[in-house]
Amino acid sequence: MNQSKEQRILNFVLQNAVRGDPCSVLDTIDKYCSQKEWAMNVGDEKGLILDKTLEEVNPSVALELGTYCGYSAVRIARLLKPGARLLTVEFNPEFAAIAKQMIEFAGVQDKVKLLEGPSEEIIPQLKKKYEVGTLDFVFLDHWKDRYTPDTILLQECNLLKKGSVLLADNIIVPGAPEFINYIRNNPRFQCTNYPSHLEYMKVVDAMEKAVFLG
Ligand SMILES: Oc1cc(-c2ccc(F)cc2)cc2nccnc12
Ligand SMILES: [Mg+2]
Repeated sequence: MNQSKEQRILNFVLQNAVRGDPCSVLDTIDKYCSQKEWAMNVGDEKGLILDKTLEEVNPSVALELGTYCGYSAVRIARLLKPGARLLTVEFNPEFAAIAKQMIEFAGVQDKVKLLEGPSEEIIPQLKKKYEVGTLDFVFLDHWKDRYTPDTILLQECNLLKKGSVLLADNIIVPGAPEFINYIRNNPRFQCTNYPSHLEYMKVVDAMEKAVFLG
């Protein structure tokens, strides 16, 4: 049975990156996906916006929606302070299996908890089952039509506190117009747009930061 693209990406990392070195894992994925096969990792350019936002927020508890191969989970985890943790949610079991191996190879598994299943089921479990109080940072990088309902669900579950920061990928491509309309017209969020480019392409994309005002 022939390999998936995601398995090829993982194999390239296992053969070319340095075990336990998150930066080498990120560079190796970026090299493969820019030179051999495009894949929907946040990538190195938008990754810098993610890095800067994380350095501003310095979260104790972070949530990622949309793990994929684990690129942004490694990217986030490498910047977390001691004792801080990332919960990352992936709906697709094949992607989750790849991401688990990627996270372990990078050596950040002690900071990352990978949760397999639909975000709408997992978010309501975060407080009781995963002992989350509130979330300092949320990276939205899953299906664009889930951005708004999941943002509403995070509020309904009292997972956001004054100052919680949401960062959403793909505002332009594939686009999240309904989310932008919701979040920019919501007085409980202070929004900032960060123009960038689609990972590994010259196509324009953007990220949106939304700070919860409480
Ligand atoms: O960063 C991304 C890019 C794309 C994507 C796919 C196909 C294209 F042609 C262009 C862009 C899809 C994504 N889905 C979920 C999370 N992130 C995504
Ligand atoms: Mg994305």
